[in-house]
Amino acid sequence: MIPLLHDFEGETVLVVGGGPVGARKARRFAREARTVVVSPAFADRDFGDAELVRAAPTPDDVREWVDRLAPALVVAATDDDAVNEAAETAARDAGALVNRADRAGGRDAGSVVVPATVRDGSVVAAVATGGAAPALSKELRRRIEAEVEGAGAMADLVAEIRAEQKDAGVSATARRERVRAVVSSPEVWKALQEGASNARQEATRVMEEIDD
Ligand SMILES: C[C@@]1(CC(=O)O)c2cc3[nH]c(cc4nc(cc5[nH]c(cc(n2)[C@H]1CCC(=O)O)[C@@](C)(CC(=O)O)[C@@H]5CCC(=O)O)C(CC(=O)O)=C4CCC(=O)O)c(CCC(=O)O)c3CC(=O)O
Ligand SMILES: NC(=O)C1=CN([C@@H]2O[C@H](COP(=O)(O)OP(=O)(O)OC[C@H]3O[C@@H](n4cnc5c(N)ncnc54)[C@H](O)[C@@H]3O)[C@@H](O)[C@H]2O)C=CC1
Repeated sequence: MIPLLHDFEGETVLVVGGGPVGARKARRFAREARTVVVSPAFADRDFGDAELVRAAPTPDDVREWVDRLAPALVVAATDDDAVNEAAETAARDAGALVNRADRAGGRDAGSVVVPATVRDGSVVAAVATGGAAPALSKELRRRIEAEVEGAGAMADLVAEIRAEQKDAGVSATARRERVRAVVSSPEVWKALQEGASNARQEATRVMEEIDD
């Protein structure tokens, strides 16, 4: 399986099933999409900004929810196999993506997996195991957390530098070298912890150094 990134801004995500798994997925998608959770009961968990709708759809009703909400993604997260199956079929018929929380392997196009994710600003790292060991994804996510911390500020700094360099007509080769030097500089990483203007100064110094 190959990870791709999907922009859910302005889209709707339908989560069927409000247990701990439905809550975790809802929290994730509600960061970006309008997220609706349909379930007869809701676990005592954080559902983020998701809208909770109390209903116990039969397999046939699930199709009506999909047709009504026109989601970009349907998450099947109930403990009822027939309902999860109906959610998958309705999603496919509607041309939506589907995430089967109750299945490991055997996925066709359009059936997507939710990886363990670490974020910092615009930076995102995702871990998956092909469904073999989700708990390992979670463990590795915890380890990667420290590595990604502060990377959002680095991304912002580099975005600024790239734009400036392009505007100044710096060649692609020189830009690549400078940007590589900045992202790999321990001094710039350290300065970022102290503040953006320190980091900017340090980045300029690092870029001048390679030009010498
Ligand atoms: C295929 C996939 C489909 C999907 O959900 O997209 C899937 C499927 C299943 N998970 C199951 C169990 C567990 N899942 C977790 C945790 C996470 N599961 C997540 C993703 C995925 N889970 C996708 C594959 C990702 C990959 O390739 O690694 C994470 C990464 C992301 C997220 O869900 O947000 C999130 C960690 C988030 C984080 O903390 O960062 C834990 C650990 C725990 O709870 O502590 C357990 C218990 C331990 C165990 O059973 O291994 C079961 C068996 C259910 C049963 O036995 O009834 C199935 C179904 C099956 O295997 O058949
Ligand atoms: N992907 C993952 O990370 C994991 C997946 N699972 C799988 O996901 C399923 C859900 O896990 P949990 O949340 O722990 O289960 P759970 O049994 O605690 O929650 C199931 C939820 O579905 C709701 N539900 C039941 N019938 C429904 C219907 N007709 N329509 C809408 N909602 C309905 C229930 O009210 C409950 O809120 C499990 O059955 C298991 O197969 C389990 C653990 C982790």
